Amino acid sequence: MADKIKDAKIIFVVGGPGSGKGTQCEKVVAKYGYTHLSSGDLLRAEVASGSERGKTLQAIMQKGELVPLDTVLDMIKDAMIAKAGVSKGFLIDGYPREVKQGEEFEKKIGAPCLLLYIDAKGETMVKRLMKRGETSGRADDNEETIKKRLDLYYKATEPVITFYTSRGIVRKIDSELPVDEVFGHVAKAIDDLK
Ligand SMILES: Nc1ncnc2c1ncn2[C@H]1C[C@H](O)[C@@H](COP(=O)(O)OP(=O)(O)O)O1
Ligand SMILES: [Mg+2]
Repeated sequence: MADKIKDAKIIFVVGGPGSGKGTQCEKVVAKYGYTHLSSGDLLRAEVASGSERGKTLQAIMQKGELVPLDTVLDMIKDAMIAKAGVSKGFLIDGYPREVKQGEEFEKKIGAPCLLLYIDAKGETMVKRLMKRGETSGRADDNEETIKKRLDLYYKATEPVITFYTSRGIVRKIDSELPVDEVFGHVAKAIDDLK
């Protein structure tokens, strides 16, 4: 595994729910041809499949809680293997959610060269998610679950940023700006990798 993807760049995209991770990743895919892997989207696809595993996952996600570590990692790994050899880079969106997830990822897959920290204020994230909830059909885009997801984000994910800051690979991106301006900063961080 590590062999097949060793020339591909691994970028962790971390930020609170509604910070704009998915929006920015889409633009990176369009400009750089990287593969975008959203842990949330992979999990939601499993739920949509109606499998037994999907039913268990749905119950967890609806409560705004974190899905067991191995489940998410296996799904990411399978998706990466499917693209190994054809992808120059991988955007790992919404993962790691906690420091332990990052450590497991590195053990089983490889080390990231960059962590994009998509940063928006709590009130901005709530506003965006409430708006997204009008059309997203996502069971977790409701006020009560949003609050839980934000609390969990601050508690579990902020230590992830601290952890990778000490490695010197974090680029903090101001996601309060309009989408295209945010992307300007994202693109700069990726261009700086070369
Ligand atoms: N810079 C920005 N300015 C305004 N709205 C933005 C924005 N970035 C994203 N949005 C909107 C698009 C979505 O409806 C919502 C959440 O964005 P998203 O990309 O789905 O977030 P995430 O994947 O981090 O949960 O906010
Ligand atoms: Mg997303």
